[in-house]
Amino acid sequence: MPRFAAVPLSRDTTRRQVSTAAFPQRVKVVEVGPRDGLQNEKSVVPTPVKIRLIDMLSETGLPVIEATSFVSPRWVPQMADHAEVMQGINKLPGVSYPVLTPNLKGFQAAVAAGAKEVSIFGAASELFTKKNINCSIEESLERFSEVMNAARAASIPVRGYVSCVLGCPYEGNISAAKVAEVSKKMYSMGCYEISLGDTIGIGTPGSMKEMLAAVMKEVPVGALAVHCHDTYGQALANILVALQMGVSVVDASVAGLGGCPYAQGASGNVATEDLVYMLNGLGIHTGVDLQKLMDTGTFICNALNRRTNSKVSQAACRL
Ligand SMILES: CC(C)(COP(=O)([O-])OP(=O)([O-])OC[C@H]1O[C@@H](n2cnc3c(N)ncnc32)[C@H](O)[C@@H]1OP(=O)([O-])[O-])[C@@H](O)C(=O)NCCC(=O)NCCSC(=O)C[C@@](C)(O)CC(=O)[O-]
Repeated sequence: MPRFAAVPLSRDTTRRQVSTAAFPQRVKVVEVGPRDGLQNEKSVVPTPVKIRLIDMLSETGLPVIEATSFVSPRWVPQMADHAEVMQGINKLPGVSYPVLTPNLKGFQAAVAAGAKEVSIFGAASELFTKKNINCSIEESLERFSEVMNAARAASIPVRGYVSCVLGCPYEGNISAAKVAEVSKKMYSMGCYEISLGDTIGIGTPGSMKEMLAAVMKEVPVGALAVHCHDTYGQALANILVALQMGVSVVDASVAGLGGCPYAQGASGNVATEDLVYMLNGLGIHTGVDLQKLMDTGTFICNALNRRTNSKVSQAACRL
């Protein structure tokens, strides 16, 4: 894949819009590519490739890079090298490298491997919770409270995911009230941030607006993030609505890699390159170097022998 042309990027990223008052001045981009992006890959990605990916992402200015997950290797074989990844990466000061931990066993293994931040992951759908982590929503909350207690004792910050916020691959529609209820419970437990996952990328700006309005009655908007898969091509539009409603933390995956092994057919997250390009165009600060990000996308796509899902990278290749 050729190196990307600098001209179209600089042309668009220097342009500033006039009416950005409705948007946050800064957005924290949470890169989930090494975890969400790779967990669904059929063939095992070599550990040195994962480490190189994270090290390259660290050089882009991203403040948070979700590195791996401490889940059962029988459930998600791709993440079985979690300890080697955590120990092999070059952890830059000022960058967080959270990992997913579904239960106390995962939390303890993560801490032993050097994790300084973890994420618990629940859902607003009973069936998805059962398929994903093999328990009911209520049981998942009990497991999470054990993780929260251990994390509090170790002064480890915990992020919380709520999946299926705009629809479920098994149950279909999910009510905004249910999303608000689960989000409130996870926030009340002590999660510093709740990431609202459109796991199957089915939401639209309309459903995003309705869901966020309900959740914002229970959780302060400053503690909310959005996590939009792009299956129906709605991710950037949905993110824009979230920004207009005051959300200033957005998850994304370099090259748009990924999907969830328990949500068949769902495509990857919004590509980080496309998100940063849009935020640059709005004059919103991220601290991320778009060119370095695109180079990282090229690296991982070459390693996976895959075309990038980033429209910005595709365009930069053509122009
Ligand atoms: C949660 C479990 C472990 C329950 O799995 P289980 O089988 O119900 O667990 P268990 O407690 O009955 O234990 C069974 C075996 O698993 C082991 N075990 C138990 N816990 C762990 C652990 N942490 N790490 C390693 N091993 C573990 C345990 O030791 C035991 O081993 P055995 O005695 O049979 O040899 C399983 O269901 C699991 O690993 N699920 C992972 C699912 C996953 O990773 N999904 C993808 C991430 S979620 C996502 O992508 C959505 C998100 C976050 O991106 C947001 C969005 O897009 O919406």
